Amino acid sequence: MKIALIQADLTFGEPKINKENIELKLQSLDKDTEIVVLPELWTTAYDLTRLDEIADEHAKWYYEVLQEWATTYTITLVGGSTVKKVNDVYTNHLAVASPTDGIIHTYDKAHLFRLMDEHLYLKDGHKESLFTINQTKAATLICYDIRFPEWSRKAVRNGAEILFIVAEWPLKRLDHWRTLLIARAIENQCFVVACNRAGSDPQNVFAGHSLIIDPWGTIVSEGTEKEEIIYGTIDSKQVQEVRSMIPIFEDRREDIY
Ligand SMILES: O=C(O)CCC(=O)C(=O)O
Repeated sequence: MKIALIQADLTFGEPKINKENIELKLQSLDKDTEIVVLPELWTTAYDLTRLDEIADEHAKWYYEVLQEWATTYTITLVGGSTVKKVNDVYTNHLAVASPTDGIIHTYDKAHLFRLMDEHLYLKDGHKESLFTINQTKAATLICYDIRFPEWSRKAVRNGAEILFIVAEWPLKRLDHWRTLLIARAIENQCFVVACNRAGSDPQNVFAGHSLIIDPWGTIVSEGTEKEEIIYGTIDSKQVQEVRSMIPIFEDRREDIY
């Protein structure tokens, strides 16, 4: 599976400008790209104080844009996230669009990040996030979710072999970002495919450094801090190879945890 991570710089509170920017990147994709991942809140960025004006009613616009892109560019799109509004309740909402089957998966961020005030504006999600992509089981996580190893372990115990992560992770904690992602790959013996944003907003400079990591914990591809597209190719057979080399799922001690 050839994957592209669109590590976009985002314009604060401007969904239409962000759409145009991402569209330009999609037009320049390598033609054999199968899966594309976008950053967290690529629509509005972290402009949470203006949600009554800029949030997306039932995520209607976001779904339309993702479906149009998935069909036009013949890609499965792990569509970053947007703020979805339903009856004055807002969620950090992710969707995956397929080139043939429309929206095939949705997920609401489970762990809201209080350092960026998410808990004041958004409602947390409760549902697990499993779906199937190119015959492989996968799960989606949003940014702060990666600090909770129980959450990714649960998805992996339920079959996920790829963890897709979308993020707006600040530069000042870049070392946490890299270490946590590599740890999630090693401890779960799964692929980690993580797309962060580049650039800055009024509060933060963001880290970029989007990553594709294999089930051994080896980095397949890594971005710089700048806006760019990062490519990597993965083969889900590697999950079973690593799991047979070190059988941690056989050696777990459910009886003492
Ligand atoms: O956990 C962190 O350090 C960053 C999390 C974050 O930026 C987010 O969840 O949006």
